Amino acid sequence: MCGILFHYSEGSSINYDDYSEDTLFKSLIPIIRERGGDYERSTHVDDIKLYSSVLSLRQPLVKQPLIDERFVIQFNGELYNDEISENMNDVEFLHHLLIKNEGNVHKTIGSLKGEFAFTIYDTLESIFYFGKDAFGRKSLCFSDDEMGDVYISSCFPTNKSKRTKFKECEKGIVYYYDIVSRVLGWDSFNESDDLPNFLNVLNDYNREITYNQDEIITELHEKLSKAVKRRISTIFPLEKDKTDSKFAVLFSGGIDCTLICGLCGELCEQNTTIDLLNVSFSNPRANLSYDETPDRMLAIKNCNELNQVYNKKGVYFNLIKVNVPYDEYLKAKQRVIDLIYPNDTEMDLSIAIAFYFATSGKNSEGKDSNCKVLLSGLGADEIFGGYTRHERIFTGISNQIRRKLQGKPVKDETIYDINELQKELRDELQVDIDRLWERNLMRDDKVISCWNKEARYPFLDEELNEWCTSMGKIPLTMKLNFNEETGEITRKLALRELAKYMKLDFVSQEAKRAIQFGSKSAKMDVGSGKVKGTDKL
Ligand SMILES: Nc1ncnc2c1ncn2[C@@H]1O[C@H](COP(=O)(O)OP(=O)(O)OP(=O)(O)O)[C@@H](O)[C@H]1O
Ligand SMILES: NC(=O)CC[C@H](N)C(=O)O
Repeated sequence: MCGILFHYSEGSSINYDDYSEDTLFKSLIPIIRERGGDYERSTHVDDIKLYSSVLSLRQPLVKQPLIDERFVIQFNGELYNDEISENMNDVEFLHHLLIKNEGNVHKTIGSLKGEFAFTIYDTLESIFYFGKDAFGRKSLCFSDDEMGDVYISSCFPTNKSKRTKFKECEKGIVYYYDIVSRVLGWDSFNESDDLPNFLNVLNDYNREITYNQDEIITELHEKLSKAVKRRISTIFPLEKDKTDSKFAVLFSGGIDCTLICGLCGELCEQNTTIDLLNVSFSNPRANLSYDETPDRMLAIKNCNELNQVYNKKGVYFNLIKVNVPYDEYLKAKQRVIDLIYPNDTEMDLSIAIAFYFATSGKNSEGKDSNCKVLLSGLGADEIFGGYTRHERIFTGISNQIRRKLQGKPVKDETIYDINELQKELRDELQVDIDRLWERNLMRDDKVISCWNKEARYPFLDEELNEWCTSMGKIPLTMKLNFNEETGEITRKLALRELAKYMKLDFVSQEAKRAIQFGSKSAKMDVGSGKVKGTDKL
């Protein structure tokens, strides 16, 4: 992961050497530094002060900020455009594209595929641009005091009075600041012809249509496999790993991350080892050993299962148990609270602290994982309908049908309209996709990146999502399936069928448990029994 820090202050070039005045900029440097590790640089161009830290994952190392006679670029993320060859750095690619497009930033950003945040200063036009990708997978925030003073940063300041002036950049928006007219503006991905449309979940429910499920699953396999391949074939860290593994998977043992592991198993060459990072907390209120938490038990079981299937091919899964004692949790708590701001609920903390420790890869038996790239199964529930609240849309009608079939009296006399319920499901999935950036991604990015590591999300691949969501190739009924004859409800049907197709039947029926409950990071403190997830920290 890389770190971005940018400060425009009108007239500051007259005195640009005087950093002592800019305490806010200086206070952010250590936080941004943690996101890099391979290179860092402070500099200034005109009235702009810049600091970049680079975690170099694509060789050759491109030093940031990248400065030519016209543009100044800061980039955090990974690009997967097919035109990027193996020996080309993706920041270099972005730079070439910008020149090819004669400085048209919208067109350039609109044609990028991948997960990223950026700042681009066009010295010729005196405009600087900033923003993040269509899903909002990276964190980036800004403050603008309307007095010709703009900060842009990967992380919020820790100073409480300063940080309230910052806000997170929204997903899929290109922000721009025109230095001459002093106007801050923005263009959304949905409104500009040069920027791609963001995902629109189709309401394709139609009783009359029968789908060829086998064909859909074969194609889903192909698309998800490509999404994984893009993310594991582009790992060329500057500093080679000290372990045997080139990358790791954040592993709960649940269906989403196990499918990703299975696809890695299919794609990787002989003699590949993949670290599976699993976190488990010693929760004083739960009284369980590390190996007894639900996620740990599932991880042990399904890591063994994966090895049974893929060892024959020479691919080995190496479970890294990250055990978190209560005192370690207490020591890290304030740091995590500071990092995740403006996310500030008990639930945010319990999820973020689990990702924080999982990413560390620290293992009490000395088998630490140092992999720089971590794959995550996040996004599958939002895209494929995996939450209880998705299921709840159909529980009324499901109970009616089940009771009728069992010959029991039906107390609920509501007349349900199945078309309306499907519409509700569509709307709920749309909301989930639209708010993933602010609920999860911007928070998790900050606690993962602070270890000089980078998370990649195969389920959020653009091509996969365009196919299964905007083009509606996975019908709603194969996301959350409601069987009108039996009343049975199946969440993420397409993924369960994919697991069977890949001969990973052991995971096809696995129930979902959110990370904070599976790893026991929720309600850690004595006396916190009544605390609600939505309570403010
Ligand atoms: N205990 C854990 N240790 C390490 N990583 C985890 C753990 N729990 C979840 N993750 C990672 O976070 C991702 C999202 O977790 P979340 O709880 O939202 O989803 P999930 O439905 O439980 O996913 P899955 O089916 O993969 O378990 C998982 O796919 C996995 O990559
Ligand atoms: N970690 C990053 O954001 C890296 C930027 C770029 N992909 C590189 O590898 O150089």
